Amino acid sequence: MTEQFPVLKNDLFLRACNGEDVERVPVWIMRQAGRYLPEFKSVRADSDFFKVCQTPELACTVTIQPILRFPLDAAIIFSDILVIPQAMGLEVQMIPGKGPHFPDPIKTIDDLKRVQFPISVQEKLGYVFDAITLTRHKLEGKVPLIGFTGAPWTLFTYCIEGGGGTDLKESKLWLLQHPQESHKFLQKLTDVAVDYLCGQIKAGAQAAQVFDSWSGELSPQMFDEFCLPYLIQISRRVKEVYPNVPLICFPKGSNFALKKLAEQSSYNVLGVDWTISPEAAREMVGLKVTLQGNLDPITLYAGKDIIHKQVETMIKGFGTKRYIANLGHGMQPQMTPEMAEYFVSSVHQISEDLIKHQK
Ligand SMILES: Cc1c2[nH]c(c1CCC(=O)O)Cc1[nH]c(c(CCC(=O)O)c1C)Cc1[nH]c(c(CCC(=O)O)c1C)Cc1[nH]c(c(C)c1CCC(=O)O)C2
Repeated sequence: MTEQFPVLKNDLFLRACNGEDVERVPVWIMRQAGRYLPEFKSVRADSDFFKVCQTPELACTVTIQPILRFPLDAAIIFSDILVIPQAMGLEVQMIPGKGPHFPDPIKTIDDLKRVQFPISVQEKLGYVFDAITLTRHKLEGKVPLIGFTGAPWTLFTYCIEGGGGTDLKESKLWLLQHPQESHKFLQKLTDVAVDYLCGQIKAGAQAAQVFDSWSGELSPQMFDEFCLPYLIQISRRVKEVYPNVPLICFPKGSNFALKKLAEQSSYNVLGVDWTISPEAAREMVGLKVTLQGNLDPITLYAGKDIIHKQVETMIKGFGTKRYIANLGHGMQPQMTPEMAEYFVSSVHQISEDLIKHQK
C-alpha cells in the first residue's frame, strides 16, 4: 500500500522543474541544513554525523530546521552522499573539522573485492527511506522534499582517495591506467545509485538530485567517458520507473557539458556553479531544461546590498522561466542564518517584481 501524505501546499519548485509558469522564482539552498544553524549544532553536539543520518527522527528534525526559519520552496533530506560506499561495505568516518575519512580506501584492483555488490538498498539504506517517509509527514505539505545521491564518479573519488582535499591523483590514475576496472566500478555505483533513488522516491521524495561534486576535475574528454554515460543512465533508468518525478543533475565545474546533458539525458533540471554566466548557461540549454543556481556562495559574506544586487543580476540573467534560484554550491559553516535569510527574501522580492512587470 502506498503512503498517504499531507497535501502539498507550495508546488512552486515542482512547477519550475517541469517548466510550468510560476508567480515567483522558487529558491532552496544546497546544504541548507548544516552547521551555520545553531539548532543544527545543538543536535550534532549529542550525536555523531552518521548517527544523525541513521536515525530517522534526527534526520527529519534537521531537514525541517531551515524550513521553519526561512521561506524556502523545497526541503532536502538530511543525509550524505557517502552512505552509498558505507552500504557497499566500506567504512567511512566523519572527522570534525576535517570531513569524511575512509580508514581503508580502495588502493588496488584487488581491494575492489571488498566492495559488496549487488546489495539490497532496502536492507542497507532503509534508514534513509524511513527518514524520508517520516519527513514527508512532518513537513505537513509545506514544501516538497528532495532526495539525493552522489554521482558515480564523485563516489569513486572518495572510495579511492579516502577523503576530500586531494588533487584526485589516485582516482584519475585509475581512469587512465585501469579504464576497464574503473568502468566496472562506476557501473556498480550507478546500479546502486539507481536503486537508491528509486527507493527514496518510493518512500516519498518528490524530486531527486544527483551531486557530481568532482566532475569538474576531469577534462571534457574524460568527463565524456567516465561521467556523462553514467549520469545519463541514472536519469533514464529512474525515469523508466518514475517518469513524473523531476530529476536534477549538478555536475559541478563541468559547465561545458550542459548542452550534452540537456540533449541526451532525462534530467528536468541542471544545476550550475558560478563559473558560468546565467546567460551563457541559458544559451547552452535554451528552455529545454530548468536551470538551478548559481550565486557564488562567498557572496553571502559580502553584506546585504551586495547580495541584493548580485541576486538581481543572477535572476535577470537566467530569466524567471525554467529557473530555480540556489547558490552555486553549498552553505558554509561560517555563514550566518541572517544572510541565508536575506538571500532567500531577495529572491522572493526581486523575482515577484520582475514577473509582475512582465505581465
Ligand atoms: C561532496 C559531498 C559530501 N556530501 C554531500 C556532497 C555533495 C554536495 C557538495 O559538493 O557539497 C551531500 C550532502 N551532505 C549533506 C547534505 C544534506 C542536505 C542539505 O542540507 O543540503 C548533502 C546534500 C550534509 C552534510 N555533510 C557534511 C556536513 C557537515 C559535517 C558535520 O555536521 O559535522 C553536512 C551538514 C559532511 C561532509 N560530507 C561530504 C563532505 C566533503 C563533508 C565535509 C564538508 C564540511 O565539513 O563542510 C561529502
